[in-house]
Amino acid sequence: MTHFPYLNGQLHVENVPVARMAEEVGTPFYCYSTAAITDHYQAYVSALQDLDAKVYYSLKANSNQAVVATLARLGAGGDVVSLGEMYRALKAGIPADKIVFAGVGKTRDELAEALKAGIHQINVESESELDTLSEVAKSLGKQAVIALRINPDIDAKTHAKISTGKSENKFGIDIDHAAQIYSRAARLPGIRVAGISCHIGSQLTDLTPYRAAFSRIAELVTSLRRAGLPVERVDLGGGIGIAYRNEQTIDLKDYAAAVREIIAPLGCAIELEPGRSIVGNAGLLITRVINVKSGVSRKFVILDAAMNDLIRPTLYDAYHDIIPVMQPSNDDPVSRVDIVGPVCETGDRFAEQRAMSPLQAGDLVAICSAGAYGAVMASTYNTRLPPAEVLVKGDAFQVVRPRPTYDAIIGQDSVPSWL
Ligand SMILES: Cc1ncc(COP(=O)(O)O)c(C=O)c1O
Ligand SMILES: N[C@@H](CCCC[NH3+])C(=O)O
Repeated sequence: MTHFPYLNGQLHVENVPVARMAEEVGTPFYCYSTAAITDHYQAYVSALQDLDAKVYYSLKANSNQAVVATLARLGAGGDVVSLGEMYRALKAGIPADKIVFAGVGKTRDELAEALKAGIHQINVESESELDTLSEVAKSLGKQAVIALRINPDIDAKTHAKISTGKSENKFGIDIDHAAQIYSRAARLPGIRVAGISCHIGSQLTDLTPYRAAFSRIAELVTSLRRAGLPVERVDLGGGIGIAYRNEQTIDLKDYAAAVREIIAPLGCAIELEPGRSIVGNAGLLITRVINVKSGVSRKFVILDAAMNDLIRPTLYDAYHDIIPVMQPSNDDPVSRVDIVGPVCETGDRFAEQRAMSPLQAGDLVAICSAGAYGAVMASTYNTRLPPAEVLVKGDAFQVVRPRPTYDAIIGQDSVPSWL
């Protein structure tokens, strides 16, 4: 938490007191540290320095323009999963030749726009998508540079909802059919098959599944080359997990060592698509206690943030640390409380029976590790306003996405004249 210190008894983001931002911005809001984003990105760059490896930041984790621009300025490429994300990447300053487009269901329009923009690579996930892309490319007089995304049938040992590399998952091409489809791709008009891509899941905390996937990729590349097919690139996806509660996760140095041992000898250009490990622990969700309610069997701390702001606890039973903005003292009593939001669902709960120092209405708390898959998954459920987003750099902070007004949200609806 070096970028989120308690100074003079108050939580800060870099040098800015959280309470000051809360006064100016109102709650709830996400707050990101530029220094943390930079450190996490540079950790990749330095761990992989000796390898010909390029980082394509996965925008799905956090696609706020200020966050993407921070990474663009550091030289990162972008991994996008939709046309919307491609526009975001381009607008934030990531050039087209540093954009990779992955995703299991790209439309013809999306493929066409990606080709017109001249992006670095399209990761193709099925034989039928390959045929569509070939047609679209031919009709535009373009050549699509692709990597074939393979599904290595490996259990990433992560939450089932974010595991992507087992044969029963919708992603990628079965590794057993990959050679045949790769060879077909090499003969298709409008297609230049440049390599293989693979992403086995998100929030991986154990290196073993990566090592297994890397070995399968290496075997495939070797057999493709034996068949006379060139393979220039290998995209290893993202997925490295972060510590949400001091748990052991993958050390980048160990990850890099596995890449060095298993992938580097292939002599391919290496591509990575990290998301969470760059922004996850660079962001907090700041929220205020609305009320503390004592039930018969439980005490509930009701926040002004809810599942519509941060859905991870509801969707994946995910753990997020929750800390008070005013530093508690060591002799404060600790009691177990449920920390919940105001939405009309029992699942709208950030923590169950969590040991906390005393909280009362008006207190500010920070939900930690909220920089990835937080704001991007927010909704207006219960006609709640999505949270604002703030970026901090040193002493400076700025709202980088304001909280919309109710009129802006309700005004998107219309009542038909024939009603
Ligand atoms: C194809 C692809 N690449 C990269 C990522 C980024 O993953 P993470 O945020 O776990 O690093 C994802 C999401 O899991 C993905 O689906
Ligand atoms: N939304 C998920 C991660 C999804 C990864 C998408 N490829 C999470 O919060 O953990």
